[in-house]
Amino acid sequence: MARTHSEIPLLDLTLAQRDRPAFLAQLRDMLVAGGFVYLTQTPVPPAAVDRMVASTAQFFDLPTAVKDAVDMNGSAHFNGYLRKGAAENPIREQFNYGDEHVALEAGAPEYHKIHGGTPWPDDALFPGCRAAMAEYYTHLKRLSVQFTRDVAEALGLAPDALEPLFEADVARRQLRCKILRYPACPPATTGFVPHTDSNFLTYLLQASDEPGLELRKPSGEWFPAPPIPGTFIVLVGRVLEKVTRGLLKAPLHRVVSPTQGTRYSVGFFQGVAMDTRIADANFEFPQTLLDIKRARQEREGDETEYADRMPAGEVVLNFKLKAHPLVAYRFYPTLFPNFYPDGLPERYANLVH
Ligand SMILES: O=C(O)CCC(=O)C(=O)O
Ligand SMILES: [Fe+2]
Repeated sequence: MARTHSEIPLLDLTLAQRDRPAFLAQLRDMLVAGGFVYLTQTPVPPAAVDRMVASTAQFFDLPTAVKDAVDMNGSAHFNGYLRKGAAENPIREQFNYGDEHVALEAGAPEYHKIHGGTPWPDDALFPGCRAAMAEYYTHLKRLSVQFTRDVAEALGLAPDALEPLFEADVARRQLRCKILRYPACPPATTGFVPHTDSNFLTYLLQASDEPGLELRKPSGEWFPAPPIPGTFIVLVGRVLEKVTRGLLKAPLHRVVSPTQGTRYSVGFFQGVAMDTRIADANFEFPQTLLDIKRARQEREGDETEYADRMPAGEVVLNFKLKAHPLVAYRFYPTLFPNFYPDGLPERYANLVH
């Protein structure tokens, strides 16, 4: 039986060239309505996606000792592996990676340290996988650059209007890829708690057939966002919500653990430049959009919290230091006491001397 997706906002990216006004109208309506779209027919080659999917599974199939050797708690940049059962990650396993090369300038603020390399397992242990993951990252980076222009136009701005929010040098942008594995669990086990993403836009590839991702409608009802082959789900994050002063809303989402097979997912997180202060960004949206926004705020109340006067990198760092006490202890000793005035939480005590 053919599957139908009548509730799901599917957006064909090839329409962007074929009928730009129709494409922009659809994009605007989908983003305003739910804060997310399923992109189909993207320029990311299906073979590159297939290699990414296969490499994700191969990474998690590596022996535990190999994965633990690239522990995120050994990285100042919050890259590497988080095992299942870690306090930060009770149910799922995770591996974060990003760009390799960006050196820290002398005298840079502490939060610039979030951007940096990734500890990788030896290539020989999962041949070709690191290259496939880097290839995927490059494609997603390109997609994010073009899609940001599309979003700007859909919001009635010039295509390059949002560019000043980002590092001009694409190689220095705040991008991160996160691969995830959720094991089968008893029914109704939470795989990942309800949250909004804190970044600008997230591009999710559901890398297996297992369902589990759910989004919340403005009415409060949860609905499934199933994997649809050949698509990426793009989610509005809190930064974009704040940039649009609440015209777009970051959707709450969660993951219900699979009950049968293993679920894999790959998130590509696009952030703004570390030094950007969102409060300084002022865009002139068309009156039609401002009217939609006013009506929505009367209905749904105010925007999600975001510290818009702080540099975006500092917001990210604070958030990550709260989530990763050991990284805070090891790599951010001057900031550590602000977050942990009583020292490291008990459960980490045996890990440090
Ligand atoms: O597993 C997924 O598909 C989504 C994960 C997620 O929302 C996140 O890590 O922010
Ligand atoms: Fe998320």
